[in-house]
Amino acid sequence: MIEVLSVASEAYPLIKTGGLADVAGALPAALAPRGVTMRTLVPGYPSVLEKLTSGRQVAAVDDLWGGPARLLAGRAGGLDVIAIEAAHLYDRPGNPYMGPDGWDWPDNWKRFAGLSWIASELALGLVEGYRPQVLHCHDWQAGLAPAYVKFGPSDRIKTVMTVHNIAFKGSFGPDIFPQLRLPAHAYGVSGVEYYGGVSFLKSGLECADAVTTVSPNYADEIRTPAFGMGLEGLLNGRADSVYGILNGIDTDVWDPATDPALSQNYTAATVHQRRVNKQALIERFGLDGEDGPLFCVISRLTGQKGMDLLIQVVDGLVALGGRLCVLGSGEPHLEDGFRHATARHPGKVGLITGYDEPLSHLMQAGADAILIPSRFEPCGLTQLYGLRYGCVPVVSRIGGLADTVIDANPAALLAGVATGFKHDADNAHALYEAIRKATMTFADEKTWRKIQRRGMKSDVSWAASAERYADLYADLIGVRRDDNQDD
Ligand SMILES: Nc1ncnc2c1ncn2[C@@H]1O[C@H](COP(=O)(O)OP(=O)(O)O[C@H]2O[C@H](CO)[C@@H](O)[C@H](O)[C@H]2O)[C@@H](O)[C@H]1O
Repeated sequence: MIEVLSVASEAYPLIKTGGLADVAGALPAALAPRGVTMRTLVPGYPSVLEKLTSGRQVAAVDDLWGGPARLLAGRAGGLDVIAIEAAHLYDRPGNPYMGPDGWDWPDNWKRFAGLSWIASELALGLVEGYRPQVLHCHDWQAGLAPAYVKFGPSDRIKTVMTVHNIAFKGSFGPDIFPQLRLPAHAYGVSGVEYYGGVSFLKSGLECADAVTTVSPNYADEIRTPAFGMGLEGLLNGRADSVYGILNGIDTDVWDPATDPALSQNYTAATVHQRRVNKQALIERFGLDGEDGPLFCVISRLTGQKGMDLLIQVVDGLVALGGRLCVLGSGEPHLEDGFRHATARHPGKVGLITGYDEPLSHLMQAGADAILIPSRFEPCGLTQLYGLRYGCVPVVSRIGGLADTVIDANPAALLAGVATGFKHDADNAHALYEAIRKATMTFADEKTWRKIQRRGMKSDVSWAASAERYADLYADLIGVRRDDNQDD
């Protein structure tokens, strides 16, 4: 077996604010049948420690950036977890990254330097009898781990850095560098320095043995100035070590046949029964029960997700006979934009702000289509949930959205392969046209059902991508997987 330590600031079902948690939470089970044992290192936030009731102490550290820490290991939420219990860093309520005032915690650099440093110490044998062969680091919060390995006493362990969102670079001033426990020469182009400060993500991208991102298309896009957000030069420089591995979804958690959050379970053969869920959704959002399509949004309400574009075309969507239900929270002006839309269109547009996991399942099971007009999207998971639930995705043609949805153009309809609708990104008119096309197609029930069923039958599981991760780990440590699986 290949022993991998996954390092992430969130992992479903222990703690989740977005797609990173879904991926970190699903990978271990997807990899287990493929010769990979994956443990997950997470900060001991209150919600993590609550679930890790069986955790036993496996190591302790006297000073983790200002206080003591204990490592607790055990099983929680189906995961083999190591949690860092360090009250001074992680014992804070609510969102893991920001305080109740909506601002990032000022000591985030310490909190996630701590996570990354513990990962590298685990690689060096902090816990007796445990020696992972690969550190798999997710996003900027784990980005310093490859730097600690590269500049540390032993670079024996191999490191993988996965980008789920290149927009969050974990950038801090140069003043933190002396406190990072790194040697002076780590402050440079081939280390943690980035435009006169420290960037955790850049550190990971620079120092890891391999870089992955979560779709093949996005792996190409981030090597261009339009999507690389200043890191395209670095990524081009190491193009041979950059891989795009498409996300899958946990098809047990997301299964319309068994999902406990639904009013009515169904399969591709009984897709007409979704109407019970649609009715439940209409009641929940206080909408009118008319005939047209019900569109939904389940998202952080941000510019990345193109929510300003959607706000521009809401009136048009309603004029076409559609209704819209929105679940999410984010930038205040975008929340306001949707609030105004609900006031202009009572019974046609509904908004629930906040985070509600069961409601997000019901929406995928009851809405006719999901709108994802992102400006950039490394992979996107909600279109994959949409496919699995017969909630037809209407997506911008970028990143992983382009890789996972087949547009219902005439050729695709004729060939019987269409699974959704695609439009140009960053273009409100193109979004409106896609909504119009979806609305017209919805009126043709036979064609719509075919698109739904085809989506429900498409493979959105981890099967293919888990193979690719397992191959990558094996390549890095120089073993053949066939040999290794016999171990
Ligand atoms: N208000 C709410 N209530 C309940 N659930 C909500 C919610 N808002 C969002 N969600 C859920 O959070 C997840 C968001 O997934 P996305 O793929 O949109 O990822 P996100 O942009 O967070 O992550 C980044 O990482 C992921 C994983 O790699 C990439 O797919 C993505 O492109 C990248 O931007 C989904 O499970 C969705 O259902």
